[in-house]
Amino acid sequence: MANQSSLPLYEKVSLKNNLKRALELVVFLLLLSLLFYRFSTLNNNGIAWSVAFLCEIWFAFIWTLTINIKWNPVAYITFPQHLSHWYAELPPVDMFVTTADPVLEPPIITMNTVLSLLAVDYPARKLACYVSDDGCSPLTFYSLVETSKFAELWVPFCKKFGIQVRAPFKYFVGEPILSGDNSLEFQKEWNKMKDEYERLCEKIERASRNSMPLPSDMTGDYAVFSNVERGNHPSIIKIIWENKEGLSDGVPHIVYISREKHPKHPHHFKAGAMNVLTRVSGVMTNAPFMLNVDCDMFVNNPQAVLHAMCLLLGCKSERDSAFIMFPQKFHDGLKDDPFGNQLVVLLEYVARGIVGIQGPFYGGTNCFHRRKVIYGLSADDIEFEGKLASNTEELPEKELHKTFGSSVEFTRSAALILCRSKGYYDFRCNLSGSIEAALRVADCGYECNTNWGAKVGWMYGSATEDVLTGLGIHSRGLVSAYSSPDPPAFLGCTPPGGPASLTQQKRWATGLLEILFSKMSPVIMCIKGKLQFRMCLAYLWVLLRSIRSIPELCYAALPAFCLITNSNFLPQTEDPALVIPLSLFMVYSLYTLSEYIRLGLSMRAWWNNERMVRIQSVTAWLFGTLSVASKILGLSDTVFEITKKDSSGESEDSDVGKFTFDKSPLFMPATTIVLVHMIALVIRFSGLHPPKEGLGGSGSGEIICSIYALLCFMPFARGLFGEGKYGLPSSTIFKSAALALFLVHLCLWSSGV
Ligand SMILES: O=c1ccn([C@@H]2O[C@H](COP(=O)(O)OP(=O)(O)O[C@H]3O[C@H](CO)[C@@H](O)[C@H](O)[C@H]3O)[C@@H](O)[C@H]2O)c(=O)[nH]1
Ligand SMILES: [Mn+2]
Repeated sequence: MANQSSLPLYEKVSLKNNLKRALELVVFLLLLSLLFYRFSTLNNNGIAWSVAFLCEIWFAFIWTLTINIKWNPVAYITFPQHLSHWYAELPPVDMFVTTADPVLEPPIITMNTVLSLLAVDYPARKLACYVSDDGCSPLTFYSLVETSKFAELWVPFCKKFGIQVRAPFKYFVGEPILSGDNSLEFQKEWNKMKDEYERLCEKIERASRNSMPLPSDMTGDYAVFSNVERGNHPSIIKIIWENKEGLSDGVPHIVYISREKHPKHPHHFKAGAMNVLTRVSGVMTNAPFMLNVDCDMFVNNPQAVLHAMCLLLGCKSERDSAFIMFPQKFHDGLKDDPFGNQLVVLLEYVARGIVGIQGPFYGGTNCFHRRKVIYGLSADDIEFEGKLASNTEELPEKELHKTFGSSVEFTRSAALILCRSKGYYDFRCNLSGSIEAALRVADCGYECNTNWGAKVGWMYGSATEDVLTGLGIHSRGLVSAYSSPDPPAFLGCTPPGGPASLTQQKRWATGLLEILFSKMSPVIMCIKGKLQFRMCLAYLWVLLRSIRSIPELCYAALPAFCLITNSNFLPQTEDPALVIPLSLFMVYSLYTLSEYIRLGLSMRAWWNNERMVRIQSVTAWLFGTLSVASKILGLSDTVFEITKKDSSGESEDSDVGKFTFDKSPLFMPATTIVLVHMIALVIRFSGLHPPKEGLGGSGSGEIICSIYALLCFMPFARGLFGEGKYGLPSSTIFKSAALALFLVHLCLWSSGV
């Protein structure tokens, strides 16, 4: 026993790789030489040369930030098997699921997430599951009620047979596998469970088809849902299941929450929902740790909570594990990542690099938070914790109300969290006593004149509330930790390709840029707050991602401009300096390709991702930049558009992976680029371009770059000729063509033809 407790719960290992670092430096040196060369020849060259110079300054700056991020990647290895000694003292965890729309987020997906949470390997009496429904949908409520009944069978089944995947939809895709001697009994129960699960699916499906779930007269528990409008209704909180006896192997508490909404009150999208979850759980169970997942992120590794505990309990100081992030991985990714949305390489090299600085960013889901950190605790407070704890009951009440709002029950619960250090825990088997208090803290007016959204809880003011909230925590001098066990702890749906994926990217672009211009900008936080300098650079790398769309767009247009005006932005073929951009391109491509190969990914996946970065830049990220600009000018406000989740499972469609389009203006810039390049190549090869004057004319370098650009934007070139949703709408084509002709004309005019 004594030995047991001395076994480490985790280990932090460096993943640095010298070859990789060397390549990064080579790219950097090549960029510098290119800049130097451009600068020294600026006077002998035309406008294209200067534009290229400006863009390359930006790229070199971003590359410096990239090197900073990737310099010392780190992994945390966790040992849940060493926790057995702690078993009796494991702290409680409140688990949150957010859903917002029963159509875009089919309830069966959310219910699978809930089931996977209820069945984790952790004492059930220490867990409570809260589902926030921003759609205020009786269908979601109904689904949750039915799910809780199924959970009574599912949870014991999973625990008894040590089932690996505890989201039934995923589990029942496979055949029953069990090693052991009770296989006959297992087979029987497996069949029964499968039938029960199918029945649950049927019920939910039937209810969603009827649009009005049972009971049809909306009485009883459903009465509160009659005549509710999604954006205008009082709070609804229902205790769906209570673990009354406090059983360790039973089903944890389940609570349904639909916070009050009023058209006059801003509801702050997901951040607002998270704050209500925090308060409601605060008055109900008040666990010191909170796990939050998006509705489509199921627990894929039943030991997920234990892995998190290794870091939360194992770190010497609470300061070093303010929150624990698990990576966002996906279960339904297409082969070779045609839409570049699986983020595998990003997670492996960029995320792990950031882990080595001040800990991972908060990614909005798959994260365990320390409740006291969410309540605004800083690194200093933790150092002084001893002092704080000694005068537990003496936190000034007035101060508490100003910070946390006027609920006595809530401020009391918050004081407990802020003052008690490790080991505090109080199991509540009866939640109904706290319903009144819970309803109050879910009111939309509750946060008026408090610190919620500004200093406490999830931060308001960005469509990527996650990054902003994490930034706030890092700015208080705290460090976060990362766990990436095998099998992955959580899995979710990848966004579908085409329009939906761009909408999501646009939201991210918008949200991230909003942070850059907010009061919490990392630059300010680095100077005034406790954000580490290298962490500030890491945040800048992400937050500047949207602005990069502008140099990207210019760079993509340059070869076409040069072909049309017969000028050059690359050194001439006979100029030895051509070797600089050439080797830069080669080394950079080899470097990025090697990242894919090392992870066992294909060359195709590499190409798809490289191409998608170009496409996303001039579509989603460009529009994100524009929408922030218009917000700053006061023309519009930004919103959180929910991503559609697909419940159909792996699609058999042979066209998956093919681009789809709609009438969205998002598709215009890329279509225009394709058209401009096509026209430019025609002009060049038919000799319609102006004769070259004094300065060098366009050469094979520009031609190759133009063809390369067309290859990157090939999905759009195909879209010009595609049918139905696989084709660009004719209105988009017309508008883009008009714009392209105008631009070509402008180029010719500028060169005096
Ligand atoms: O008003 C809202 C809007 C959204 N959500 C929930 O927020 C989650 C994320 O929404 P989704 O449409 O899936 O967005 P994604 O782009 O997939 O989410 C990523 O990016 C978000 C920030 O932009 C983070 O909050 C997420 O955790 C992260 O997974 C879902 O559970 C929604 O139900 C709400 O609860 N209320
Ligand atoms: Mn999502």
